[in-house]
Amino acid sequence: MVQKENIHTDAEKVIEINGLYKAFGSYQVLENASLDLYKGENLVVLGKSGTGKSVLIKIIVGLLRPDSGLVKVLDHIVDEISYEELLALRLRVGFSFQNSALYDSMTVKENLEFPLVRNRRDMGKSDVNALVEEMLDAVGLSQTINQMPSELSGGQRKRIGIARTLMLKPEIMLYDEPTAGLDPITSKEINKLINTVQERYHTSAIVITHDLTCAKETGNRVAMLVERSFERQGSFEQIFNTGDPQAQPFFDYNFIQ
Ligand SMILES: Nc1ncnc2c1ncn2[C@@H]1O[C@H](COP(=O)(O)OP(=O)(O)OP(=O)(O)O)[C@@H](O)[C@H]1O
Repeated sequence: MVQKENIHTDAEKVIEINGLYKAFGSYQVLENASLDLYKGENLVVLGKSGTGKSVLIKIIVGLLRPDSGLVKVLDHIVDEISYEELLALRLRVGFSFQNSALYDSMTVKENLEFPLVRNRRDMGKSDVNALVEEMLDAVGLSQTINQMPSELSGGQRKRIGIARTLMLKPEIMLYDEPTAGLDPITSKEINKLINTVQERYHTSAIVITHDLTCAKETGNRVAMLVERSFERQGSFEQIFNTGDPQAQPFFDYNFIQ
């Protein structure tokens, strides 16, 4: 497998996090955490369970407020914008949840149309149909258009979840453990899809994962969330070939393919 390159360190920042603090009561989750996402890159965030990766994502989309520090997303300081501006910003940031979160009573087509109902009332039926077809094609599942989610495999559900997120053509994608619970072959398909989305839609993405194969295959850069901040950032090789004692346990417990 060819290592993806760190391509965009001099590019525009689409997410800028600087000196972020977040605690719940006396429990400090993030402390002086700084992290940038550059336009066009896939940034993998690795961290043990419970270290604050989901909290980070929630802060980025304004579902949780930071205690202090700068969180800037697509040139908006998330903490300072109005609720209306926040809703508009969220449309530009797509999140793909761990459990795919499809509506079981709706067909694949209806699931894909759903984000448009509230947010793109201006779109006519033929444009909606064309967009559904485009996104199903992008995730390689055109044939499932009239199926119910219960008829799909776990990997297919993930793909449809990603297709649905893409319906609003987000500039930033946030993937929360995209390969969790999938077998290695299906995981590889998802990794490939994450790269296809990056190339085809020029998205910038944060990929949260415990899966080092996913990290290596999808990430242009890796940031490790260790001891409440992102001290370790760099290429996969820089993080894992240096014998870093904080990174090594991840390496030891993963089978890299
Ligand atoms: N709303 C909340 N109130 C109180 N504590 C919270 C809240 N949200 C998260 N936490 C705590 O913050 C810590 C970080 O949680 P988070 O869900 O971000 O972990 P994570 O790194 O995403 O873990 P995992 O990999 O298991 O999903 C945990 O100890 C969690 O219990």
